[in-house]
Amino acid sequence: MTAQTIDGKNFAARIRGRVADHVARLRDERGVTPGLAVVLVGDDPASQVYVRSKGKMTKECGMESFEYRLPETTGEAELLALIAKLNADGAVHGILVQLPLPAQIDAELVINSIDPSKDVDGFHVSNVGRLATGQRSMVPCTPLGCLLMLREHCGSLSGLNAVVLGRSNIVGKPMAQLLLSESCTVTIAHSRTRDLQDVTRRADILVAAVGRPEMVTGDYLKAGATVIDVGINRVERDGKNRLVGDCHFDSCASVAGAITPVPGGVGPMTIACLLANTVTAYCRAHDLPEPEGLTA
Ligand SMILES: Nc1nc2c(c(=O)[nH]1)N[C@@H](CN(C=O)c1ccc(C(=O)N[C@@H](CCC(=O)O)C(=O)O)cc1)CN2
Ligand SMILES: [Mg+2]
Repeated sequence: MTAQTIDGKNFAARIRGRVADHVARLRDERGVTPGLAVVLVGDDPASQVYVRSKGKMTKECGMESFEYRLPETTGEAELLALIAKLNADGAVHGILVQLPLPAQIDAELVINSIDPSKDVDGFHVSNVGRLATGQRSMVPCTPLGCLLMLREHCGSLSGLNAVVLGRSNIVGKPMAQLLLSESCTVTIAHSRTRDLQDVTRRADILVAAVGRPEMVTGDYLKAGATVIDVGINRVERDGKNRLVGDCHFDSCASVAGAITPVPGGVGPMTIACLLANTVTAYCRAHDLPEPEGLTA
């Protein structure tokens, strides 16, 4: 079998198109424009690329982009003061603090200081609790992107066996909650899971988010499984820097029914879903109908 490649780049472009349509309607019918504030502390090179890309795509979708770049030495109090200002700003409907933060800053404290209704990352403890209890919440962008791809590819997910490999707060745990709310039978596996291949081989859907380059090979898969590779690992191969996922693409593609590539799979969906969440946050704040097909 050779798996179908799920094209995240193309899918993300379509999501951004739907966001742009919704933003245009808000402008034409109501004369309003949603705004997204992105805060970057320090000079992590990858974070700089992601933040630049977020700003560019926000504007391309017709929304207002507010960018705050603070030095590596920024103190917690200064960052909290900025968040308080953005929470109170009526032109800002989404707030995102790019992670990771420098070591002197307590990331949990900062995230929990964001107004939950503007928390477009869905990392605030109130949104985490709401997701876990099936209440309307802001949903973290990467798992939301995975869910939208799975819905498009598989149709109904009800009754499928889903294995989430990885238990991070940003991907693994919310992904498991989302799959559970689609009525999947969900297993969370991780680095301590025994007989891991026996577990993953039962999966109709495997979401790999462990951060270990090419750990998942074809031997881990049931024939025909749908594989979502969340890993973004920078490795050196033959003297060149390359980006690889948590799945070994070629061996997985020879067993799976469908698989997302790295790059060009889940990654682009993360930013597309951030833009979708910003429009959703605007609509909820103003009691307007939410954009269709862009939420969990
Ligand atoms: N506050 C947040 N911080 C971080 C998040 C997040 O969702 N919220 N996620 C990641 C970084 N991230 C967005 O912030 C992100 C990562 C990767 C991509 C992406 O498009 N990747 C490309 C490859 C890009 C490359 O060559 O480096 C791909 O996979 O095709 C977008 C966004 C951590 N921090
Ligand atoms: Mg820290």
